[in-house]
Amino acid sequence: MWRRVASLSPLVSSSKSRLLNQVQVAYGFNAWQMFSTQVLNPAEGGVSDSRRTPFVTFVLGGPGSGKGTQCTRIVETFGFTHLSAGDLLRREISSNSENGSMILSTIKEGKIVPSVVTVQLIQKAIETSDSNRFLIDGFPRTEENRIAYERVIGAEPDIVLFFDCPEEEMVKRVLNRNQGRIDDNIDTVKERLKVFAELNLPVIKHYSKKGKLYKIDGTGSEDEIFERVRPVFAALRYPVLL
Ligand SMILES: Nc1ncnc2c1ncn2[C@@H]1O[C@H](COP(=O)(O)OP(=O)(O)O)[C@@H](O)[C@H]1O
Ligand SMILES: Nc1ccn([C@@H]2O[C@H](COP(=O)(O)OP(=O)(O)O)[C@@H](O)[C@H]2O)c(=O)n1
Ligand SMILES: [Mg+2]
Repeated sequence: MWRRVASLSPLVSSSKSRLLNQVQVAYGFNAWQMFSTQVLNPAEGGVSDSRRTPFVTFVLGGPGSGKGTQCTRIVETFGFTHLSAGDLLRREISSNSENGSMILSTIKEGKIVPSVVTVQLIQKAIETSDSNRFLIDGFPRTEENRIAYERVIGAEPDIVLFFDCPEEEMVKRVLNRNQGRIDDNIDTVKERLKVFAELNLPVIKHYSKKGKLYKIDGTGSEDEIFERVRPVFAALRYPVLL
């Protein structure tokens, strides 16, 4: 399995990531176990059990359902690291990477970027972070995304949040977002809603069946919604940052 990881990660460039891949290939550790090895954290003089397994929350919901907004609140209150799949992809476009033009046209059409690209960006962001609790926002968007992540990372998310919001409210929010995004127009939004219903709802159902899903009413003010989110995290036991 870790040979696959290595072949999916030819562009991983930091020395820590190179070391991770070498250890993966050599010893067949999974990514989370490796966070706990002294090899990776010599400056910390070894790692306590609390770092062993990063706590991962997937944050799902249709376009404009409030994922990014609520992630910011969770970061402020509970100290998570926010990884937005959309932001990682947009960064690839701005950095003129080899996949930039493909990503741009896919986002413009409201379609889904191939998992190999998105999972690699998420993997790299996790591996180069010192954090041990992550919000992965806008991912997985499809069953293909989900399966690729679980294969590459070697773990499932701990919990999944789903912001449930009526379509007309989502459309209103997206069209008022004003961030200059090429996909915040009525035609692309219609396609994104279709893609959400066809491809993302099955992922949400999957995690519901596994008992990992927290469905949050995504209507009302940002504060009201956060008061629905807060108890989910307040009740959790997750690793404390060292
Ligand atoms: N509860 C809310 N009520 C009204 N507008 C909201 C609410 N939450 C977020 N917004 C606004 O709606 C837009 C979409 O929110 P965002 O967090 O970017 O959603 P997503 O990441 O799910 O697409 C943003 O302009 C945001 O400021
Ligand atoms: N897992 C993902 C996440 C986003 N994307 C692309 O990026 C676009 C914007 O994603 P986003 O998460 O920033 O969008 P919002 O739901 O926040 O509006 C999506 O419509 C897809 O085209 C993707 O292909 N795969
Ligand atoms: Mg967003």
